[in-house]
Amino acid sequence: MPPAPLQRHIHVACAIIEHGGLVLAARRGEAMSMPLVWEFPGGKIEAGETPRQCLRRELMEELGIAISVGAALEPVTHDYPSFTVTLYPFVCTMERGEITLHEHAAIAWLAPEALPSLEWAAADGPILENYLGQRR
Ligand SMILES: Nc1nc2c([nH]c(=O)n2[C@H]2C[C@H](O)[C@@H](COP(=O)(O)OP(=O)(O)OP(=O)(O)O)O2)c(=O)[nH]1
Repeated sequence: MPPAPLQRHIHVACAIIEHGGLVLAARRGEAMSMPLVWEFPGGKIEAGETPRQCLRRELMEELGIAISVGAALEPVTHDYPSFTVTLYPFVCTMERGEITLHEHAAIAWLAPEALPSLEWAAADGPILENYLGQRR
């Protein structure tokens, strides 16, 4: 077998935002790649940016809120058919602003144990497990 061709590898920071005992899930918009699956809001880390800076920028761009970025969870790497993603999850809280959807189709505030009932992006499975596991 010839070696598998190297595919694009992107690095993405994502925010597990806790508020009043609930957690924010965001449904990707129809015009986005991987439409309509649920994710933790965030996006690609740009050159010269730390994952935490990336998250503050992305949450302001995507949802119009300022967040405080707390503890990092274990990064997760997943191979999609056409690219590889490493996700850098952080537990966050909202600082100010009201949520306005600039890119997402919907948001939901769920009790942590209800999060797995949504249809998540495939890469997010281990993040959910780690997050729910560390709360037990
Ligand atoms: N923000 C976020 N992205 C995720 C999660 N899980 C997951 O597989 N992803 C993927 C979806 C996207 O391919 C990429 C996030 O980059 P992005 O939000 O800037 O993506 P995008 O729609 O601009 O993507 P693209 O069209 O440029 O490919 O990571 C997640 O929980 N949160």
